[in-house]
Amino acid sequence: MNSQAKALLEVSSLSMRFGGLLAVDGVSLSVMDKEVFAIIGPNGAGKTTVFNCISGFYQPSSGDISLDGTSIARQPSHQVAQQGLVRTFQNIRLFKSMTVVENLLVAQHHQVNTNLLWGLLKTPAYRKSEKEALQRAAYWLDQLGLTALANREAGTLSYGLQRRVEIARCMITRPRLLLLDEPAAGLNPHEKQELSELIDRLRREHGVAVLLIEHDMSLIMGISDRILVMEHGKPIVTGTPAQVRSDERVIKAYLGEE
Ligand SMILES: Nc1ncnc2c1ncn2[C@@H]1O[C@H](COP(=O)(O)OP(=O)(O)OP(=O)(O)O)[C@@H](O)[C@H]1O
Repeated sequence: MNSQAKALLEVSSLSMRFGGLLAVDGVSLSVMDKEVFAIIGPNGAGKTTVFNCISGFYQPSSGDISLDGTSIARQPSHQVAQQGLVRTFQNIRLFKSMTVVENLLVAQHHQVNTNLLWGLLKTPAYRKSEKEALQRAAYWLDQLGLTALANREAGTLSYGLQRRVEIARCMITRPRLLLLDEPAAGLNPHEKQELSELIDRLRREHGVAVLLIEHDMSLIMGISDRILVMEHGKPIVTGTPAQVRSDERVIKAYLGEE
């Protein structure tokens, strides 16, 4: 890792308090272009709270978060998303009664020209933007191996496939940084293997950086460039999988529990 390179995401001294509970206490991390960066730690360590702060769902109590040099710490989630930082959720949030392709079309609504009058008049400009949205949806369905399922209701798909649709829905907005909240939860070993390959391909072929929270150690150790270990809201160590695996504090606090 080139220490001179500029970080895509820079989180400095982030803290988040809920009443008397300091859920996140002085977390700093940086994610470089095309890096796969994982946050691990026991239940309640504060990982999801860090994610919620970064993606604009919580306003941090203190600290700063910047994306490509611009502070996003106090921006709402839709603004953060427009700047290229999008996320999935621990509990999948698809429109379950819409089809797979409709879920991908809805995701583009802020990028597609949806001027009401244009829509009513079905002007050539409106039709062109609609056609382009459909082409982009077809492209991402193909990239994620979902083409055959385009017209299936999202809620009828297996857990693993719904997670894939969620990732497609993120990628269609062309993010620079993709946040995945426990993407392997509920997946079988074969699906986990496919997920690892997918994350690697997204970064190599589509140039996206990935920040993820995950409990599956073999997946994390296999795909991450760097890992931050948290405990009780505090950062314990940041390092490569090999460094983290051999760190005494980590073994004691986390891996020792396994
Ligand atoms: N909105 C909230 N209001 C009050 N307390 C909260 C809120 N969100 C999280 N917490 C508390 O903050 C602490 C950290 O929770 P968080 O969900 O960030 O942990 P986590 O590391 O993601 O855990 P898990 O691995 O179980 O998802 C916990 O004690 C949790 O109860």
